[in-house]
Amino acid sequence: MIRMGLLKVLKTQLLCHLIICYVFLVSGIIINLLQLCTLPLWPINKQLARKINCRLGYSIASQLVALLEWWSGTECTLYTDPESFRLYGKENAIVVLNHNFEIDFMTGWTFCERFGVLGSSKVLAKKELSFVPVIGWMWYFLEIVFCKRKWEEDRKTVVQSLRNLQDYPEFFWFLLHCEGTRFTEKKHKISMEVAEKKGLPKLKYHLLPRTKGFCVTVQNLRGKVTAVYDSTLNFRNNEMPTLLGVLNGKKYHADLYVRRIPLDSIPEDESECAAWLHKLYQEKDEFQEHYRQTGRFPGPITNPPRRLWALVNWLFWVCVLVYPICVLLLQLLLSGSTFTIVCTFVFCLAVSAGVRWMIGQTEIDKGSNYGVKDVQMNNN
Ligand SMILES: CC/C=C\C/C=C\C/C=C\C/C=C\C/C=C\C/C=C\CCC(=O)SCCNC(=O)CCNC(=O)[C@H](O)C(C)(C)COP(=O)(O)OP(=O)(O)OC[C@H]1O[C@@H](n2cnc3c(N)ncnc32)[C@H](O)[C@@H]1OP(=O)(O)O
Ligand SMILES: CCCCCCCCCCCCCCCC(=O)OC[C@@H](O)COP(=O)(O)O
Repeated sequence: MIRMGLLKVLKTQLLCHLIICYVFLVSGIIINLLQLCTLPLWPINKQLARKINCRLGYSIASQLVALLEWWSGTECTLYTDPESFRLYGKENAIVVLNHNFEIDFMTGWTFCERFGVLGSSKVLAKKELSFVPVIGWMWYFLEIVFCKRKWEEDRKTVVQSLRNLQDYPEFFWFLLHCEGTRFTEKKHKISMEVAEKKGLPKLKYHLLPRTKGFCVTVQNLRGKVTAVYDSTLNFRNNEMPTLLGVLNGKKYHADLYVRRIPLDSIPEDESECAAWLHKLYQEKDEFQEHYRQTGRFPGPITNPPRRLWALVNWLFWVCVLVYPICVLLLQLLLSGSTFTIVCTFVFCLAVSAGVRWMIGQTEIDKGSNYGVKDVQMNNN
């Protein structure tokens, strides 16, 4: 009991956070450099380069998974039918997920890890994320599809990036947040005005989905991908999880409802495909309503257990990187040079500010104006 309490206090200590962030940053930059070293391999053996990059990517992403699973002890529960369960991780799929939470990317990654597709997982991500050190840089080598959320500019690049995945050598899940931005009350209100203008039913828990990305993904991954995983995420007891909460060791409870829909059943025609997606979001809204009323999603629970790999990878980097920094800091302190000590202190502060900026990228309050601006522009 006392030991548990001590551990809880330890997890809130700044020193622990500094160590975790230092390990993430330094290991991430080492891995980014290793990824850079694979560049000459691409023209010679592209498939081998891709496989190596999947493993290297895993070594970065799994640190955030370990933070969620092992440090914060967050429980991830999966609601799905057992027949579909058997296929997860054994086929390529498009994942359609609601976008309400600051850590939904970590939760998504956790499910990827449990089904063995973490290193190869893909997403249609906003271009701004490609500039985030470590994760954004890692994504270049994992052939993540970036968009500016301006269709005229995106059309060509998104189609080309999707086509490149046709011969991808590993099973992958391609994540689409069709709402295009995270849910806020303001964005929801504006988005429902758009729905009204379009004569579409209103949604209570989702923004109106943007259909272009989904339709183009289905079109260009046909033949490669066998199913769409319609996924609806929620957290128990109205928890609003944050990355800082996870870093402080706070335990959350994620519930994910997944329906496997064969890709063949999705219409090929673009406007029919768009209508199909709108219908899907109306169903997702009903699932959220069910969750609100009953505290659970429909269907059976089939929980994949957490695996040791993420923890092992994390401990490996802790062992490799913590000792040298301790020695270095000690030498600096013993050097007696005020200038060196002040410089080191300023450098550490700058790095901490950098990490805080990275964490800020996950915060909804600091989110984009997408979904607010364009309607105002349309109205002008
Ligand atoms: C078993 C377990 C299963 C699952 C486990 C779960 C998950 C794990 C899977 C994988 C994990 C992988 C990675 C996870 C890691 C990290 C992920 C992190 C985050 C990245 C996510 C993002 O960056 S989200 C933002 C970027 N992505 C997107 O935006 C995708 C969705 N968007 C689109 O598809 C868009 O169509 C577009 C981007 C391609 C183009 O956008 P654009 O705005 O230019 O054009 P659109 O034509 O789409 O929009 C105009 C139409 O929209 C109407 N409109 C206008 N205003 C609004 C409004 N406010 N709301 C709604 N609609 C609006 C407008 O009228 C236009 O209508 P049209 O009729 O003309 O189409
Ligand atoms: C291990 C300790 C780690 C500390 C540093 C962590 C760094 C985290 C890196 C940030 C990874 C970025 C992923 C965020 C995904 C996300 O959720 O992006 C939001 C977009 O979809 C939509 O943006 P918006 O339009 O602004 O809502």
